[in-house]
Amino acid sequence: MAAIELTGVTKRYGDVTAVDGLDLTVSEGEVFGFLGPNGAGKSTTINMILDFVGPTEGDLTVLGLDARRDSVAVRQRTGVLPEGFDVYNRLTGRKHVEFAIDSKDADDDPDAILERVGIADAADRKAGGYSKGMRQRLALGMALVGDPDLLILDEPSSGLDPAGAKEMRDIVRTEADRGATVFFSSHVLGQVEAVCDRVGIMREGSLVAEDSIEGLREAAGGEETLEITVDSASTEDVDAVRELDGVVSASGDGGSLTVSCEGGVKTKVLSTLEDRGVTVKDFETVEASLEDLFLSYTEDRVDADAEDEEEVTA
Ligand SMILES: Nc1ncnc2c1ncn2[C@@H]1O[C@H](COP(=O)(O)OP(=O)(O)OP(=O)(O)O)[C@@H](O)[C@H]1O
Repeated sequence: MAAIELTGVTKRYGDVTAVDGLDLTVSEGEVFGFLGPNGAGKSTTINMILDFVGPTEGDLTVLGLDARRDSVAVRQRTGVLPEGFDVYNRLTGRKHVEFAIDSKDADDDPDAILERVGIADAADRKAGGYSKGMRQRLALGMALVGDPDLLILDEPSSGLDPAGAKEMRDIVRTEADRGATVFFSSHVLGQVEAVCDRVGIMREGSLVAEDSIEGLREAAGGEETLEITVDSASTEDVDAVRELDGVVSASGDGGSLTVSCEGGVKTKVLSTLEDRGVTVKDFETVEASLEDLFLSYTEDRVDADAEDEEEVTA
């Protein structure tokens, strides 16, 4: 069964179309990364999944329930780490977790939750005195209460130090292993790459890509970067590589070459250099990072928009 299913979902605010005919399916037990540049419609989508705002058009099913009609039941089974979570300054960390336990009718041990998110030592301190990262850990702890079937995490690593970000990733994987679905929105693409099974990239209210990171790489043309160490390569050698079919770019400074090419022409690049008398000492393939893929799906639009504006002003 799908944990989240959106069909033809549109949300308009006056003249602004925040989400535009969105179809999205997230499977049960999946860790799904929800990406997109600022203003792409991610928060609006999350707010509709949680019924904080209603769609202008379309259907949203969450955990097999209607997101609008059954919103209370959906929220009961969902743990949310909202963007920009605010603590109650005068309540302790433990009180926050107890509050979450009461409102979910759960029977978790608040200290075990605080231990899990690494702030057990601060359990009796007022949350108003917590650092940004500690607040974020507290919010994650509150989201984990009641072993939710669905976790919605909006920028969960915001404010976390590297150790905190790693702990958060471990928690996400543990939750997925116990069968929870995790819907994870973030601009920290390294985090997403490390933890998500699949990602969806939003742009201007629609999904422009929805796949595993491996699948996105293939769809983007499977382009790879080769870092080659050589004894010495001349400008002509670099030019010869650049002219090969399937090579997108080639540059170098004598002892090393950087070549962007389609996966299938790597050997041709190396043999071309060797045929020209260049000794290849070592080479390494660098795959496109999620950041490269993200930019390939979102940047051309920015360029096109800039061109449109130029045309308007010209
Ligand atoms: N309450 C609102 N009233 C009017 N416009 C809104 C409202 N909420 C969102 N929008 C608009 O809808 C569009 C999508 O916004 P949204 O917050 O969903 O984007 P986002 O992808 O979450 O962005 P970010 O990464 O910056 O958080 C934006 O143009 C935004 O200005």
